[in-house]
Amino acid sequence: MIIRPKEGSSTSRLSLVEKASILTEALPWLETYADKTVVIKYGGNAMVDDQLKRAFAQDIVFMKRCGLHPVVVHGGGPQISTMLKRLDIPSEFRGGLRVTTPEAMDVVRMVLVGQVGRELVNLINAHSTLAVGLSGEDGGLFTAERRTALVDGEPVDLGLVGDVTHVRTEAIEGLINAGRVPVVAGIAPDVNGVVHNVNADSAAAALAVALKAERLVVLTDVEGLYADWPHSEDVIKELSASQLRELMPTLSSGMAPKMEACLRAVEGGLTRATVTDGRVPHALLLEIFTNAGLGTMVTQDGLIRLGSRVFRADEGIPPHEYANGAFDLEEDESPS
Ligand SMILES: Nc1ncnc2c1ncn2[C@@H]1O[C@H](COP(=O)(O)OP(=O)(O)O)[C@@H](O)[C@H]1O
Ligand SMILES: CC(=O)N[C@@H](CCC(=O)OP(=O)(O)O)C(=O)O
Repeated sequence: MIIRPKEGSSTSRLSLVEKASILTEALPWLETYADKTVVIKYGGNAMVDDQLKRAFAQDIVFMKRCGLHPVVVHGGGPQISTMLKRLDIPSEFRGGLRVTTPEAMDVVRMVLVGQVGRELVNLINAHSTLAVGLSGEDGGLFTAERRTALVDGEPVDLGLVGDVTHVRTEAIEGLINAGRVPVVAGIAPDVNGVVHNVNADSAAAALAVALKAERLVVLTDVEGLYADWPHSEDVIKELSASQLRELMPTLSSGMAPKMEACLRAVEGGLTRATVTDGRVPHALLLEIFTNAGLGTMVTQDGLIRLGSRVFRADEGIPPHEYANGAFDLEEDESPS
């Protein structure tokens, strides 16, 4: 029996050579990321479409089956806002962070752990039983400290909003070693056990640093960091840590915690962190396994970037990297 793709399906439109070249393009990345941990922040705004969510789950399973260790940290801001509205509980954001009363905190925990996290775990497990959901409360994963937001240069109290100050990686490492995909909700107790609402970007960065992850990829509902938002949609393709540090005070709303998280990740030892468009189907696979990158990449200071690869400026580029065909020095390849 011969099984062929249906006429008009996306795979049937590609020639055999194109299909093969897509697979071979992934080869250097498979080698680069073998046995490496990649932390993926999946934003609530990128979760609005069921088909996209299923594609995301597929990408996670694909990564796992390719020998990477994906760790998902999910948001759920819009889902929390919907539930707060339904329950008639007022809520506002200051400096990109939700002012969280004890009453709102109960809802944040219920929605992130009981709703958004469950849905992602089920979507991933529809492919194979791999995902396990947990929050910063499980296995002592996160310890938080209350934080403020800077609004017009002034610190503003946000109630039960925290920042992760300590990560116990054992629970996550145990799951990775057991072949599982941890799906983490960013809520965390302080040293007295009082649960705090932690922005998911910032939780993802803290976890990526503690796990010494290879990459942090933040999936959201815009193409990346726009240079002159909201007046234009010109994406900043690449920023060094010091360039981003300068830009930070000018950033507003949702992008402020996202870029703060990228900065924290690269200052904490990751070579790069990327904010990319979760509305593009399979954005994660494109980001990890192809040379064509989307979004905004933040790199550590002192790195050279070629195509999707980064090298320490003081060490130079290893000669075999020219030979493996992953990039061409003559061409200005778009960053990933
Ligand atoms: N400079 C900027 N570039 C792109 N988006 C920006 C910028 N400044 C603010 N934003 C806003 O940030 C939003 C993304 O943050 P957020 O809504 O918290 O997403 P998520 O749920 O993915 O965490 C965008 O939809 C956009 O409205
Ligand atoms: C303190 C704070 O703002 N917490 C966020 C937590 C969820 C989150 O970060 O969700 P997204 O990634 O979808 O924005 C909130 O309450 O909305």
